[in-house]
Amino acid sequence: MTESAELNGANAPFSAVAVIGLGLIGASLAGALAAKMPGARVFGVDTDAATCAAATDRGWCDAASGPDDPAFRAFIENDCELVVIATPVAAVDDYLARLRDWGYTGVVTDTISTKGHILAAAAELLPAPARYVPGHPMAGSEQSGIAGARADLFEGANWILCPDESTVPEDFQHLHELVTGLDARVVSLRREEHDAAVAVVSHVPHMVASSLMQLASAHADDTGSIMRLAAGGFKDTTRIAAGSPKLWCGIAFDNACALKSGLDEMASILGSFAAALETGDRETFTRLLAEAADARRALPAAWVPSTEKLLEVRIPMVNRTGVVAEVCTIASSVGCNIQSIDIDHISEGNAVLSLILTDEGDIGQLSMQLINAGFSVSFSPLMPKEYAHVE
Ligand SMILES: NC(=O)c1ccc[n+]([C@@H]2O[C@H](COP(=O)([O-])OP(=O)(O)OC[C@H]3O[C@@H](n4cnc5c(N)ncnc54)[C@H](O)[C@@H]3O)[C@@H](O)[C@H]2O)c1
Ligand SMILES: O=C(O)C(=O)C[C@]1(C(=O)O)C=C[C@H](O)C=C1
Repeated sequence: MTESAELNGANAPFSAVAVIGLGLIGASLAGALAAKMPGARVFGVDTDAATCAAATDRGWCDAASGPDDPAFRAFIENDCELVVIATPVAAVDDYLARLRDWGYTGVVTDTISTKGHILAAAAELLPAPARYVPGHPMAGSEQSGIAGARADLFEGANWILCPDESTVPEDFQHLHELVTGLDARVVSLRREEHDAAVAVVSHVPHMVASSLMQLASAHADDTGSIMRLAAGGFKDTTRIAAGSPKLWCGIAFDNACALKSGLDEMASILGSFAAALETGDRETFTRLLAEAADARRALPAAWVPSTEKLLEVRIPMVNRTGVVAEVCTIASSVGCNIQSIDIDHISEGNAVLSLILTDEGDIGQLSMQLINAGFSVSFSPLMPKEYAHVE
């Protein structure tokens, strides 16, 4: 099946999905599932009744209710194959405890921007903690609630998944199919590295955008005339400052340590500009600007799926746990994009992991790192047509 083809009920990776929290991210996910995997039944949960009504009116959820509605419990107990927690971090414990009380042992993932709290809570509360695979779509906006949600929000976005050695390979495979089926790409990351990484590319930038607005506001007179001078540069660098203060306070405090050290580093970088100005050091000043300009120009543009040159990698999984997590994390670290994952169960206790890679990343590094990690690996080119017939 081709990547953009609709996944109907028969071949959607999960046939019944509970999306908890129908705000910007949860409702966008429900909308994307309705559009691209129409056979998957989606039950939405939100504390706001109007939001639940909007989600069903739009056809994004088959049903939606508050958390105490018996229909939610019945869905979890009888039907649900995947729970996605898309609430602010503060609501996590309540839902994990419900899943424990209702004996839910299916797959769980989340969209939460930080992993500090949820990792500990999932390990403590879930009846089947190995089936929790942390997730984080690196897409969003400054808007909040279902009003800002869009069914195409995740197209072309990177979606972090953090498997570990206890992750069931098939669970990861199904989540990978779900994410790629929404036209996003999976980036695997070690869960303990998640919060430090997103502090640098998401949380510090948010605080910098807020600081720029603080600076401009401090210089605005009652008529706000300075704000009328703000052009593209100011608007580009401050868009996210309009995000929900409550949501971002929750994010910041769940990632306080990494955020604090990122802000300290940021202050020191600003200090370098100030020091160079003070001492008349044009050389240093220009070097700082030039390094930043080079890095900005090298930032990857929006990802467009490529199926021109595909490569199959086959890795025997015999007597080894955590293969999927290890292999996918290595692939992500060298920029390789895994288009699809298959697990060939050759005989009992004997399986081969088959990955289809697009033509991105450093295949030489991938090969070397996999071999260094003790895997025996074989690579073979695959024609797109051939792949289109692999189901
Ligand atoms: N905003 C972004 O750009 C972005 C991007 C990626 C991930 N995230 C993460 O995804 C999660 C959701 O963010 P969002 O932007 O959709 O927030 P949001 O404020 O738009 O939506 C949150 C939704 O959760 C509901 N909610 C709050 N408490 C609840 C509870 N106890 N039970 C059920 N529903 C509850 C709210 O009514 C609202 O509809 C957050 O953890 C956030 O960190 C956000
Ligand atoms: O507003 C956007 O464009 C976003 O991508 C939102 C954004 C980000 O800025 O990093 C915000 C929080 C996340 O957890 C992920 C994405």
